[in-house]
Amino acid sequence: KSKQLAPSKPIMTSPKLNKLESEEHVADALAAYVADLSSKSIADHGSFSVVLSGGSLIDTMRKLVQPPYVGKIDWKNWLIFWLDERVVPLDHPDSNYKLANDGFLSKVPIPKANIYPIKENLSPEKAAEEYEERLKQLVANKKLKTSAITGMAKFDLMLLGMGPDGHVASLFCWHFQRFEKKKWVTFITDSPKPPPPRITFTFPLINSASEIAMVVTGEDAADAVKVTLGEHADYGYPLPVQKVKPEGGYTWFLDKEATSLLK
Ligand SMILES: O=C1O[C@H](COP(=O)(O)O)[C@@H](O)[C@H](O)[C@H]1O
Repeated sequence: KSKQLAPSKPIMTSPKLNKLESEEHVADALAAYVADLSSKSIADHGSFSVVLSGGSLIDTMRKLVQPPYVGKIDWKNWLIFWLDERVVPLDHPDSNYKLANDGFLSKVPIPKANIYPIKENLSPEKAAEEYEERLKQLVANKKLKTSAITGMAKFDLMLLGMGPDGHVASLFCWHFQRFEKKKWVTFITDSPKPPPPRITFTFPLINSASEIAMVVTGEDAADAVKVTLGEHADYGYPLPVQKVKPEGGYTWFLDKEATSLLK
């Protein structure tokens, strides 16, 4: 009788889907979810490490900087990182740091020392290496947890958005970065969405997170949502978003327009 081999990784359970009436409902549900995780993480290990995307996500986080959340959250124990960043100065209109700072970070008392933007004036390759090195130092200093499965940093929460082409972070279809297995952070110099030079977390690092929230709104995303969550989920060549298979929790926040092509 053949022996049954133990799987090398836990098998991911299906994501929790929050299909909501409107973008406003998504913003409400997201704020409640993030505030709850913040309390649980800080009660458990004294900090809450949050990784932000750029794009529409920052506006959808707007309720966190409003009552009742803004006054209740223990902001001083938050640590902020970026899933991907455009290699431009931090005050450039294309910078994901600037987007987050203008719409979110400047409105809450997170200590500056707990905010980890990319280093300016480096090439994309050097910026990615430098960011990965900083993450490794934070793991070594026990400021970030480690995944027992990958040995990579285990963030408390990654907040992902998804482009209409199914890209997440700066991991695009037809670009080799999506297949990276060893690096924590990599770079791209020809992003199909401008600006071309960017750095990005890799899938092994993304999937090491304790919790991933996928926040998707608007009808532009409906086709990629159908491919990922619909009945005909297999195109033979998966979209980048289909490679999100976290070892921890996985929750989608969707508005009606984003789910309009689902049965
Ligand atoms: O270029 C990017 O796009 C994605 C998706 O953005 P969205 O506006 O369609 O939500 C974003 O998650 C990523 O961080 C950003 O650099």
